[in-house]
Order: sequence, then structure tokens, then C-alpha cells
Amino acid sequence: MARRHKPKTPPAKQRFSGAESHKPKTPPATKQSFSAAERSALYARREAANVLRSILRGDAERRAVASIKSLVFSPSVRNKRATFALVCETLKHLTVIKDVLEIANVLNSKWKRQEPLVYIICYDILFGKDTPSIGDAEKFLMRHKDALLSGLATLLVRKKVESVDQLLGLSKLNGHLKPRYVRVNTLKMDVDSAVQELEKHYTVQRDETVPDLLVLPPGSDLHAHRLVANGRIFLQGKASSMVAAALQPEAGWEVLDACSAPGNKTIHLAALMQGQGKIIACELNEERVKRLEHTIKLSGASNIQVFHGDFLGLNPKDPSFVKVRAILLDPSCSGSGTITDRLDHLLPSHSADNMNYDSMRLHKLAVFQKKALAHALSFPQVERVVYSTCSIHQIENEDVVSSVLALASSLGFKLATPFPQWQRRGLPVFAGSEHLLRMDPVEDKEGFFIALFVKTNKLDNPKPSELPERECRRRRKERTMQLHPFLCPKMFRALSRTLHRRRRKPVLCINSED
Ligand SMILES: C[S@@+](CC[C@H](N)C(=O)[O-])C[C@H]1O[C@@H](n2cnc3c(N)ncnc32)[C@H](O)[C@@H]1O
Repeated sequence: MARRHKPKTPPAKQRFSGAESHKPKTPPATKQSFSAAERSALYARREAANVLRSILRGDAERRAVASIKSLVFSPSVRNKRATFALVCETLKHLTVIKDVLEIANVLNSKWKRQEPLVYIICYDILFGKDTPSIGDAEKFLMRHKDALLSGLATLLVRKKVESVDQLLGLSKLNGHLKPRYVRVNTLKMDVDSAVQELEKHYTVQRDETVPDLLVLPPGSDLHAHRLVANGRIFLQGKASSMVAAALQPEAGWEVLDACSAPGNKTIHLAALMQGQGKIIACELNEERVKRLEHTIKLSGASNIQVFHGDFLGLNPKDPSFVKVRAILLDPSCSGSGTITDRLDHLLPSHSADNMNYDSMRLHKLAVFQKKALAHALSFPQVERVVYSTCSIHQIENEDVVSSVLALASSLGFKLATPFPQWQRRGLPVFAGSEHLLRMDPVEDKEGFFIALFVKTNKLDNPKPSELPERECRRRRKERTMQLHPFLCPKMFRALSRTLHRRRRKPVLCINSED
């Protein structure tokens, strides 16, 4: 269960001590009375320091921690807006803050152990609007305010710049104004009603590519909106919403979501299938399985079966999977297309020094992605496979697709063209890459990649009359054997000839698949 910090009234004797614990504390009642604003700012600095500690620790260990947004928007953070702003601003200014602290040389060993909190308070002192006045760490740093400001002046002179913005190259980040996309969960609400409801407070447009997607102005904050809380709409980006739509699963199919948590695309599949048929949602990571289950519950979908395990370990011939007709494969990737969105570009690890580390990591990811895509194609009844990443790297995108082309072709698959009207296609590194779909981090505000494989005999949904004679014969035989499984080959041929002669159209070609 998610923990929530509740303000407690501490015992009279308890002091708001200098040993700043990792949990935000509500300031105690003291003789001096503090304003509600001061107390709230103090609390936000403690919450921000906790989030910053997790982020910096994960980043230093190159461990995949949750994104900054998801850490801040976890239920345990009370003052989300203030905490988010403080964490982002501190991270943006972190290199400067560290340099200033080094020049000013004011930290003793006690405060060096509290670095995340020190960084947050330094941000407030050097660049923030408020001057912190309560809290031991704040009082300590405020005593050294002059030394910090003079450290900043020295830094500007050393770097030969006139402003902190120049120092940070902040202009690079401007102009990244991305609309807020929301996907209507058509299992619970129709698109018209969602538009009507949202239009009470926002300007709403329908997305021109994905039918159940709505576009709201950048910065629209819907995290606490009623429709989000009750699962009628989901805060899902455009690229992410294009994947299930590209797969086009039919109502009643069995579909496998190979790497599914937190489940945004899984529940989109369920909505596209109108809650009919079956979706198997596979996920390796136990923690993320919980998030997946939460998403599914919120969506109201009742046709999703969660499978906690390794997608590569699934046996395609196992009776549980033989009926799978479509696979959505959205494997772990570098996320390089969404770093501005996730704010990862603010992290210390996103510097030029880490190029080597990145290429090793990319290589490892690509090895998994290739194996997973080849595995997806090998399910016996599968006729559509969509592969997607939120990466901009060729090694995770076109190279992965090209590595399975021979296998795909031997199994009867071809690359199809999802969203043919979309302009940006794959990098021209192999014949056929024009079928692939790319989104550009600058033009489309996020980097994304989609490839769609379709069994050749399903391409363009051919009508029976358009099928080659050999395929017609095969289907006729299959259908007759289903109707009369006891027929011997000779009887089958006789019956088939009679039926074929009697009717003009090859009716036995018309099976439910067509
Ligand atoms: C990019 S995320 C999927 C996002 C998801 N499709 C969505 O839209 O919400 C990739 C997921 O694959 C999971 N994963 C990684 N390797 C896996 C494997 N071998 N089998 C199953 N899941 C795996 C990761 O834990 C992660 O949750």
C-alpha cells in the first residue's frame, strides 16, 4: 500500500532537530510562530530532497529508477506541484550549485551527508523566490548566504558568462511545449462525452491520427482530474497511443502484450477490442506487475489475463498461446526519444562523458529487442506483430527490424505501413524501411518508432476473389475437413468438385477469417 505522510503534532519536547531525517517532518510547535506558507515551504523542501535523493542515487548507480514525474506523483508525496517544481529547478541548476558549494567551501561533514537537502535549499537561496527562514539546514546555509552568492559571482567570471542562463544553456530547453494528450477509455466513456466534459475547463481538439485521442493545451494539469481518477481518460501520449491502433486487433481475438507494464497499451488494446476476446499481458518485473494490475483495474477491462514471467520463456506451441493472433511488443528501450519529457536530460549521467556507457547499454538492449521480435513472429497463429520503442537510435529500431526480415519472410510476414498518411518514415537503411514509422523528438515533440509485420495472406485483407487459386484450394479443403472431418481424401475431392461446380463463387473460400 502506498504510504501517505500525515501531519502529526509532535510531543512538546521533540525538537525540529538538525539531524534531518529522510522522512519529511511536520515542524513542531515552538515558541516562535511560523506562517503557514513558511511551514509549507519547509515541508516541500524535505519532500523534494527525498525525491532528489532517490533520483541521484539511481542515476549514480545507472539503475532504472522511476521517472522524476512518477516519483513526484507517487501517493506518498503530499505537495506535488511545489515538490515537482523544486526538484526540476534544482536539477536544472545542479552543476552550478555544486560548483558554487565547492568554491564557497562552507559544508562540514554533517551537511555533506545531507547533500540532496543542501542542494534544494541552495537553489532557493541562490535562484528561488523565497528566502528560507526555518529549519536547521536552512539556518546553517543562510548564515553562509554571502559566501554562496560570492561563489556564484566567481563562477560566472571563471566561465566568462554574464548570466546563469548562459551558464546553463537554458535556451536549448525553451520551445519544448508539448500538447497534453489524453486517451478516452472507450470501455467507460465515449469520445463525445469526454470532449464535452473536458471542454468545461480546457480547449479540446480531436487528434487527427488516433480516433480516441484528444489534444489539450500544453501544461494542462489533469493529474487530479475526476475523469483521470476514475479511469475514464488516461494521460497517454500520442506516440504511445498509436501502437495498439497500428496493430488493429479485432474484437474477439486473442492478443498477447509481450512487455506490458505499466499497461497503457494493454488497456488500449482492450478498448479497441471492445472488451471482447482475450488479452494476455506478460510482464517480467514483479513491482511493475503491480502497476499493471492497478492500470487494468482502473480501466475496467475484464478480458485481460496478467502473466508474470519472461516473454522469451513463453513456449509459442503451449496451448495457452496457440490461438494468439496478434502480438504487441513494446520492449525495454533506452527511452532516448522521451528524455526531455521524462526530464532525464537534467540528470548528471546525461553528459558527454557517458557516451561509452550508453553504447554498451544500447547494444545490450538491442540484443534483447532482436530476440524478442524474432520470438513474437514465431507464434503459430499470429498474423500481426507490432514492434515499438520510444528510442531515436537506429540500433534499437531499423537494425532490430532488419535483423528479423529473413525470418519474417520465411514465416510469411511482410512489413505493412501503419498510418500511411504519416510523413516521417524509417531511416533509409534497407529496402522497405519506408513502411516503418518514426516520430521526431523536435518536430513531433517525442522520438518514437513503430514497425508492423502482417502475414502476407492477410495484407490488405484480400477478398476471396483476390486470393490465389492455391490459397483458395487450401482454405476450401480446411473448411470442408472442419465440416466433415471423417472424409477420406478421395471423398473430399469428389465433394469439393461437386460443390465447386454447383456454385459460381468459391464459397468454401469464404471462411470466418475473410
Ligand atoms: C517500455 S516498457 C512497456 C510499456 C508498456 N507497453 C506500456 O505502454 O505501458 C517495457 C516493459 O517490459 C518489461 N520487460 C523487460 N524484459 C521483459 C521480458 N523478458 N519479458 C517480459 N517483460 C519484460 C519491463 O519490465 C517493462 O515493464
